Amino acid sequence: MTLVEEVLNAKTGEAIIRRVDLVYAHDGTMPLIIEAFKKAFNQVKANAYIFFDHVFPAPTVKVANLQREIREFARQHGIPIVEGQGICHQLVVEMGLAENARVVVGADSHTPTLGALGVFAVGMGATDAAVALGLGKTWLRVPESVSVVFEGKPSSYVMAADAMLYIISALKEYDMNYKAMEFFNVPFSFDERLTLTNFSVEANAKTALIGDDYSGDGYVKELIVDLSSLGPMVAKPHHPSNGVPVEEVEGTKIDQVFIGSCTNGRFDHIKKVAEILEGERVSVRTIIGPASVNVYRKMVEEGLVNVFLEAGAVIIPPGCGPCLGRHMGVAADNEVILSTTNRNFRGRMGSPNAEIYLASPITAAVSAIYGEITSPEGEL
Ligand SMILES: CC(C)[C@H](C(=O)O)[C@@H](O)C(=O)O
Ligand code: SF4
Repeated sequence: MTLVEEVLNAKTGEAIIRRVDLVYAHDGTMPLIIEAFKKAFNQVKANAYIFFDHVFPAPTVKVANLQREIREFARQHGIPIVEGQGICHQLVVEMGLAENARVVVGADSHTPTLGALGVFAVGMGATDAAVALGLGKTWLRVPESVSVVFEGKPSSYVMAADAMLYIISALKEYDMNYKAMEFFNVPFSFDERLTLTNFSVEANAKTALIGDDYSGDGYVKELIVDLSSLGPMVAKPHHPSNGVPVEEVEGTKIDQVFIGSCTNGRFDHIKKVAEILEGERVSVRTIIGPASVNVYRKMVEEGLVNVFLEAGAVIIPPGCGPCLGRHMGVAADNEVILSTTNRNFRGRMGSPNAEIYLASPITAAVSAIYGEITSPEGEL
């Protein structure tokens, strides 16, 4: 039995209707949900939360007006809004909103992040999210599952992001559409487990889960990943599946480094970065984006803020930051960006003429010091 079958209590391929334990959306997707919702419903039946994280605080009048409309809708329907406290996927975890949940619908593609908690979490578009809000239920076809089984211990400079950049490139030719990714024998910390499930979306996974015991029964594919032989990975422009060993792109000059996002903006990630930047200076624009206020608070408490200020990095308020290319670090024409986010599509972080490379927080931090993509091997 796959983990998905266990959580949903149904067989692969079955069409089911399930109660949704939580529906959440953010400032980026809520306006369209409101439009869809109003066409069919007048009452919210789901346990719902809204987060302002994507473009917050509002940088333009247009965005400010949209946020005002969302506030009005939320007030009318008694939906709590969490503004500027961090990225939705991180806050759902920290606030315990998915505790004991089985099915969560998020109006954001990276909702499967919550799979690290054992929840069947799926991202849905505005119409499906509106239906989940109005009915408190959703329908699903139970997806097939692909297993990823880890072996060996990763070296100190290999992070969950490296494992995922490898896995996504290994599955490049494989059709993951509407399939779940299930991880076993995971040697990473809690913060890093969320990186795995988060990044699974870039392999086109429907959702992701992490399990303890691997039976191997019922999977359509099995991928074995030997972490002891894995080195740091970098995804070249313009797709996360363009992962190569860092050596292949070493020496590429960069203009900006961004360390943060729902992929790699948690405390474990930021702490690793601070360990590298302590007593050093960055030689390119370096932006640090904590995933939540809690992460930020811990950075203050443990003296990391000081490390970053001394190193010449810029700390931005908790949220998506430049990940989406809307504010706080937009890429200029022909710039090269090294980012710990999950997407490097053309134009993703600003100019369509910019080039985005993806890497782990450790690789990004070391590269920020040298101003070019640098392998962390031997630097730690
Ligand atoms: C803006 C939002 C719809 C989008 C998503 O769903 O993933 C964003 O969070 C992203 O990472 O591209
Ligand atoms: S941090 Fe980036 S990937 Fe994550 S929800 Fe925000 S925009 Fe999407």
